[in-house]
Amino acid sequence: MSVAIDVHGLNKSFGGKRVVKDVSIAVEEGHVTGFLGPNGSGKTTTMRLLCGLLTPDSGSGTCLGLDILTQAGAIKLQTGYMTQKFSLYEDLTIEENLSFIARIYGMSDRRRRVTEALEKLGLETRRRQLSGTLSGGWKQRLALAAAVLHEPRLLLLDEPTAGVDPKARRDFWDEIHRLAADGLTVMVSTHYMDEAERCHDIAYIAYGELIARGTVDELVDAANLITFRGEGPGADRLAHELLDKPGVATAAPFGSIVHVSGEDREALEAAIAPYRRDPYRWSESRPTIEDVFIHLMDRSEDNFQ
Ligand SMILES: Nc1ncnc2c1ncn2[C@@H]1O[C@H](COP(=O)(O)OP(=O)(O)OP(=O)(O)O)[C@@H](O)[C@H]1O
Repeated sequence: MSVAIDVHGLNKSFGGKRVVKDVSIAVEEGHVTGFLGPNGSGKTTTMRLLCGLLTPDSGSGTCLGLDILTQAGAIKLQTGYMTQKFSLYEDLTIEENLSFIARIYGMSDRRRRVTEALEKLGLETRRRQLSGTLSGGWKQRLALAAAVLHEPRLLLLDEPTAGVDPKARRDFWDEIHRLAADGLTVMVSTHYMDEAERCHDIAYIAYGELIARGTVDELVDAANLITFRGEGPGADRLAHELLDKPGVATAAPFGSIVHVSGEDREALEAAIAPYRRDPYRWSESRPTIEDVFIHLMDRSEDNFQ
């Protein structure tokens, strides 16, 4: 598989604050790469730097085989971008919005391509509905249709499914994977764990630094985290007490179960030892990607302070 993005040592500051620090990353063509990390950690800024939408203060690289410093204009033409906020005209219909976008791009054969996009994204039945009256899920579908109308090779999605119901999110992700299977490279920022699991690979960014990169399984393995699962009546209520114990990095209730994680097996065992009694049952389990991200977040916060 070929590389769609390959950049080295990217830095970016805003008003003296360094928000992207020495980021080097490669993204494969046709892959869906998820950007995760705490709020304000630089995910959006990094994604914008990678495709020339922002100019780095230093660093270099290529996107779609083009230089991000000198050929940013050409990259932009081949990039689709769905921003966090719905940014189409609310007082135009679905069809009018798409026709408008087609005009902006100076696309030939506009009517056919808009019709095709309406069919492909399942928007035909509502083509004459004013965009401002659509539900969150439909707005998001329209925003996706608009972002891919000009058939970009790279698609940037910035927290695309915030506030959208599970069915619409699943449909959206199915569509993203269909597009990727046709060769589109997708970069998506998200805070949702189930979405992280639907990406081919993950880039975890904290305080401007790329601190983990790989598939979900690779990230879970690399975290070297040990997780125990406690069950039994009231086990979830142990989370609070466990968090204060040495060796416990994270402790969180999941329904009536508690997940306790740490890097030091001995210390973790010692922390749960007092609770190895009725009515609790303990077993070791593979950490979830959420356990790993919370741990990474806590650790990078400590390093940052
Ligand atoms: N154009 C800008 N001018 C000044 N500061 C900016 C600009 N864009 C981003 N920032 C700042 O850079 C930092 C990183 O922002 P960015 O949007 O990249 O983070 P993020 O990880 O995508 O955040 P979130 O998860 O909250 O969307 C933040 O402190 C933000 O306020």
